[in-house]
Amino acid sequence: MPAARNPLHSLDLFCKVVDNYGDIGICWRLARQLAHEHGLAVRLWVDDLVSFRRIWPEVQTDAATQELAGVTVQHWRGQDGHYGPADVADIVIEFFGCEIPPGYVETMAQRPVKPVWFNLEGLSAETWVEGCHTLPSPHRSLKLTKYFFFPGFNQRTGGLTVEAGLEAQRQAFLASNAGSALLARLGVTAQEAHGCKVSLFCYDYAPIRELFASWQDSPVPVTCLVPEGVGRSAVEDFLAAPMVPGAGATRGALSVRVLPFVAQTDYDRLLWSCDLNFVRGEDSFVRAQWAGKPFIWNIYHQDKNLHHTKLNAFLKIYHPATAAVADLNRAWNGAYPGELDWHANWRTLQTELPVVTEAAGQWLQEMLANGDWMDNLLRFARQLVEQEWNSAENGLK
Ligand SMILES: Cc1cn([C@H]2C[C@H](O)[C@@H](COP(=O)(O)OP(=O)(O)O[C@H]3O[C@@H](C)[C@H](O)[C@@H](O)[C@H]3O)O2)c(=O)[nH]c1=O
Repeated sequence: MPAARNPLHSLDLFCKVVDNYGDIGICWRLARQLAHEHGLAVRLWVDDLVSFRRIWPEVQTDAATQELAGVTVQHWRGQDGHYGPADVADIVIEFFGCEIPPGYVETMAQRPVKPVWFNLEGLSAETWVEGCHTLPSPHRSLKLTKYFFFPGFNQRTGGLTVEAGLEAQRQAFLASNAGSALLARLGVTAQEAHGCKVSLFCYDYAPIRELFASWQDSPVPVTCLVPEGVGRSAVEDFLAAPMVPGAGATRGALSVRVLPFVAQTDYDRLLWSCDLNFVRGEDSFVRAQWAGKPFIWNIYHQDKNLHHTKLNAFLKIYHPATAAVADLNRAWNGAYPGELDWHANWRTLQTELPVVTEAAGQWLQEMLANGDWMDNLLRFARQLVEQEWNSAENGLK
C-alpha cells in the first residue's frame, strides 16, 4: 500500500481490569508488541495501576501518564473528559468490550478520517467464534463501525498473540543454562531442580490437596513451584508455615517451593523451564502453549458452568491431550464425571510426559502457522482503510 494510503500511525488501547491479572496481562503484551514490532505510537489506557505493577514492577502507581517500554501508559480514571480530534488515535481498541468514554467516541465520529475501531474478545475454541470473528457492529447513532476481532486456534480466527522471535528466544534459552540460573535466582535448590518440575498457577477452587496427595505418592520426585498467594490455604497446610517467597517443604516425593510473583518476561521463562505447567485464565494459558510443554488449564469460573463448555471445546481440538491429560484437566475444573483416581492418573501422566511434550511442540508449530493476533488485526485494519479509499474514489468518479 502506498504510504499516503496507510494513515495508521497511532493506537489507543483501553483496558478495564475486572479482576486478577489477565486483563492487564494481555493488554500489556499487546501494547508492547504493537509499539515494538509495528512502530505504532501506542497509548494504553488502564484503570488499575496497582494490578499492573504486580506484573511489571516499573509501573508508578501514582502517575497520571508515564512512558514504559516504548508505550505511553495513561491512568484511565473515568468516563468523563473532553477530547479534540488530535486526542483520538488512528486505531482504537477496546478490550473485552470495556466501554470507552462517550466523549472520546463522539470525537472519533468527528474525525474526517474515521479511526478503525475494534473490540477484542476472549479466547475460546467454541466454533461460534469463527462466525463472529471480524463481524461489524455499526454504532446506533454515530457514523462509526466497530469490528469484533477474536483470538483463536485456527485461520478462521485472529490466531494467538505471539511476539516475533519468541520461539527463537525460547530455543536459545533451552540451549543455554539460563533455565538453571533463573530457577536458582527464584530460590529453587539444586536438588529440587532435578525433580519433575511443575509450575502451579490456578484459582483457589482447584483441588490442590488431591493433586498434592498424588504427587506425595509419585514414583518420581516432583518439585512444585508456586507463586506467592496462589492456592494459599492448601499450600500453607502443606508447608505448615506462612506462604512467603522462599518458603518450602518436602513430604514424600513432593517438594513445594514458594516463588515470588515475577515480571511477565520471567514468568514465560519459568514456563519454558518446567516439565509441566498448571496455568489459568487466558494469558498464562496462551503462554503455556508457546512454552511447548504439557499443561493443565484452570478456567476462569463462569455461571452455569459455562467454563466447562469452553474446556471441552478446547480438549476436542488440543491433540496433545492423552486421556490422562484430558481427565486431569476435567477433574481440575470440576468437570470430571465421577471421582478421578488421582494417584493412578499421575502415575500414567508422568510416564506419558515425553510423548505429550513432543505433541505440545507440534501444537506450538501449528499455532505459529496461524500467525500473530495483532499482525492479523493490523492486516485487517489496512484492508478496511483500503476499502474506504476505494469507495471514496468510486464516489468521486
Ligand atoms: C504467576 C505469574 C503470572 N504473571 C502474569 C501472567 C499473565 O499475564 C497474568 C495472569 O493472567 P491470566 O493467566 O489470564 O490469569 P488471571 O486469572 O490472573 O486473569 C484473568 O483471566 C481472564 C480470563 C479474565 O478475563 C480476567 O478477568 C482475569 O481473571 O499474570 C506474571 O507476570 N508473573 C507471575 O509470577
